Amino acid sequence: MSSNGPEPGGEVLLELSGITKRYGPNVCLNDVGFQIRKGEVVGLLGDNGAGKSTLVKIMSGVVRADAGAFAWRGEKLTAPTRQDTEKLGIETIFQDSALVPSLTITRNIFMGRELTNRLGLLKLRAMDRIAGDILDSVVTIEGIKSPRQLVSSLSGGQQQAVAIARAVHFKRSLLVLDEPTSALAVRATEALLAYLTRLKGEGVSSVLVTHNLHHAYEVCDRHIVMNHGRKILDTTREQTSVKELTAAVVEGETGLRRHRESLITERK
Ligand SMILES: Nc1ncnc2c1ncn2[C@@H]1O[C@H](COP(=O)(O)OP(=O)(O)OP(=O)(O)O)[C@@H](O)[C@H]1O
Repeated sequence: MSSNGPEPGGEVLLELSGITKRYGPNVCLNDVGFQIRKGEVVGLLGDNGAGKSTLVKIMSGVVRADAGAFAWRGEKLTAPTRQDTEKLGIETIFQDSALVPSLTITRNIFMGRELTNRLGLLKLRAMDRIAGDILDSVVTIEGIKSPRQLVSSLSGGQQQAVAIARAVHFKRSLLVLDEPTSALAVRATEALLAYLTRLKGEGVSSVLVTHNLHHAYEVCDRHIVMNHGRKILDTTREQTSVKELTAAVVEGETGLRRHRESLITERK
């Protein structure tokens, strides 16, 4: 195993190494490195303030690391911006999904990537149809009547579904989802998790940030656990358990050590 985690399977899409980020005296990320491979679903786990969202922002080019390297398909990029990462095919759903409340669901889904005809006019009906299809197939969310509804009229969970729909429609290579299910009801959550598994079959990778370790264990091929800005675990699903992930998230390295000692004792 390398310091960047296990290396089974497909082509490496994204590789971060030695990522360090400080906010004033606070070291928010300390020498963090990992790889995301093609068709992999990776859980990014950790307690509040562990550094997950900051890593997501660095992966998507919203925040610049103070040190470390970012490589995409083996090619190093210096301080990529959000536009750069979008061009590479990285699509991110942030915790605060940044929708425009005064616009319709459709306009939010297609924002900045509107369909137009040869004269440059918006193809509104086509966009409405696609928006409706995505909402039906990806996050079967209750209570959305029409893609022409204004986002301001939606609940928190419904808005989250729209943000997810936007990201998955423009899926290309890597989807990064920062706590996408926190406001979703059970059925919508299950639909989204099933969708991530389906995308994997199409070779699309995902990084899932979540506090729900059971969800993570269910859908992720690999798990990365962060603790106080450091990566303390990078392991495959086969090599871990919900118990180990819980110990690592809740108690950090001490918990991991205790968990491993308890396994040894059980085997004796
Ligand atoms: N813009 C910022 N300015 C100052 N400190 C920040 C900033 N962004 C994050 N931090 C600090 O960095 C640390 C990691 O924050 P981050 O949001 O990445 O954690 P997280 O693992 O996503 O937590 P949560 O699960 O609570 O969302 C925290 O101590 C946080 O206060």
